[in-house]
Amino acid sequence: MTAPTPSRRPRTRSAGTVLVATSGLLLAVVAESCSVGLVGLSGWFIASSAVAGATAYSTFSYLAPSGGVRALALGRIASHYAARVVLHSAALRRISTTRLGYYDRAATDSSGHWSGQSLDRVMADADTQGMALIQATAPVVQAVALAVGGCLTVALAGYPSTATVVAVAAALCAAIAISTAHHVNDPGSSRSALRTELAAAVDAWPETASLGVADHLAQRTQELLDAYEEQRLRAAAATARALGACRVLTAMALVLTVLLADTQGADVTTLVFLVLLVTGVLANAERLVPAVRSRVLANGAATRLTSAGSTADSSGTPACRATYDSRALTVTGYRVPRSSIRRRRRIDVTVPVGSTLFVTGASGSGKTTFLDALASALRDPGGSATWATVTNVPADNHLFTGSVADNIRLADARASDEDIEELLTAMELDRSGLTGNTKVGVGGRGLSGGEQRRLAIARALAARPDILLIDEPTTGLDNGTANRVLAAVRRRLPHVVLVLAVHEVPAAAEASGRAWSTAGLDR
Ligand SMILES: Nc1ncnc2c1ncn2[C@@H]1O[C@H](COP(=O)(O)OP(=O)(O)OP(=O)(O)O)[C@@H](O)[C@H]1O
Repeated sequence: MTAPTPSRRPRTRSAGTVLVATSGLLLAVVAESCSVGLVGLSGWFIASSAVAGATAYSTFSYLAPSGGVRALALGRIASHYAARVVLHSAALRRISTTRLGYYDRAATDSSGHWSGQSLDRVMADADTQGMALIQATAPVVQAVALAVGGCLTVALAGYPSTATVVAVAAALCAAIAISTAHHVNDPGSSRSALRTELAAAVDAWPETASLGVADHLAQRTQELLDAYEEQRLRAAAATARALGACRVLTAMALVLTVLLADTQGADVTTLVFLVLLVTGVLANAERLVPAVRSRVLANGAATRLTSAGSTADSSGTPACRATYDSRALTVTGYRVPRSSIRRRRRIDVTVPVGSTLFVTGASGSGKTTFLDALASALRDPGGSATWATVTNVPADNHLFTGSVADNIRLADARASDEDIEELLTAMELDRSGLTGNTKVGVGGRGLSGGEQRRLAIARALAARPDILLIDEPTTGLDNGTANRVLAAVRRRLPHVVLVLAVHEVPAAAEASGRAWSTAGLDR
């Protein structure tokens, strides 16, 4: 086995996605420009109409401005709708490309760095990163385009000092928004940490109650909830403060706009136009506050995505070389460092097909680590065992909600009801009344420890592997049942290479007459 190398981050952008995203952003700018233009022009139009109506002989033509208002209104609706469709399509394309890239990577990664939890996290991060186009990039592009466009319009209309006021106010809004970045905390990760703590507290309840520390645990859980709530409120208060400051700036900019325009002798219709235009431009600048939050969250998600499944997540499984042909499994160069309970040694062992290797040793001697290293080496895409089916049954029983049959069919989707009954009989689960229809709760709840263990082994048998590794196969079983279960495994898979991590070789193995060997990890 070679040490796992960090695989490249899957491609998340293609030329097509970038093109769609850019068109969406352009449409968003057009939509927002139409909105602000509509507000400004219709304000000016209404004011002009009012002034014209109050004048006895007016030459004011309603045609051009009313046409302009209608054109802007229609343009706003159309570009708004188109921007939504195109931006969502670009975001979804990006999310699905990222998700599929990581699914592919997890499916082909033999390093064992992926778990259901890490995949969940990657999927949520892909969503956060993809939606940043709509929640972070679009508001920033709109705010900048509107600030530039608005200031130019005001300056060209003959009010350069008002344009300067708007530019300064927009820049200050941006600075306020950026200053909130350090208050942003990732609600996803703190929520999931809290959820894990709560689930652990619920699971540990009977034990803590019997220890008499249930009140203490309840208090600790309440403190965690309070801290989470406080953190959430602090972030919400920072956002509210920033928005409040932006609104104060907008109000001040409007007052200055009126004063400056008045000093330059602007008539009432121009004043209305300027005020509404400035309001529209600065309302867009305010949207930078939530946009900065989304950007910070997206950056955090992108950083996590970069290291997802790489050696940074590595459990540091030591390396070995494993080869397998139709005659034997050979393990070479597995090194075990010295510790108080084991001596320093190197494992080189050959296990013929149909034979069993017992990896023995006291708790902490390194049995699980050896099985993980072996499974990883066997699955190494560059190795010689890629054609073989390798099943590793860890000591934790990873059972899923549903029925006993559902769990077995994960290994063999075509297993018939009869096949399932046979497996249950071989594992002596029928004796405890289990059938294919027996319900299995979350993580195997509803079944005893020994039943869970045997169901996990039954599922491994259903996969009909060439090499079967089982960590602590007999946990939770009495000696008689343990011996019969191990004998049944061998009967059902006579040619499998079995590697079993156990504290001691079971007496029945010696009496079985079958070929077996040991790799002892004790001192
Ligand atoms: N080859 C190795 N190189 C470095 N560290 C190792 C190696 N083998 C085991 N260890 C370390 O020794 C410790 C115990 O290992 P492991 O969990 O594999 O023991 P175990 O025999 O399966 O224990 P238990 O029976 O209690 O489950 C772990 O911290 C592991 O990282």
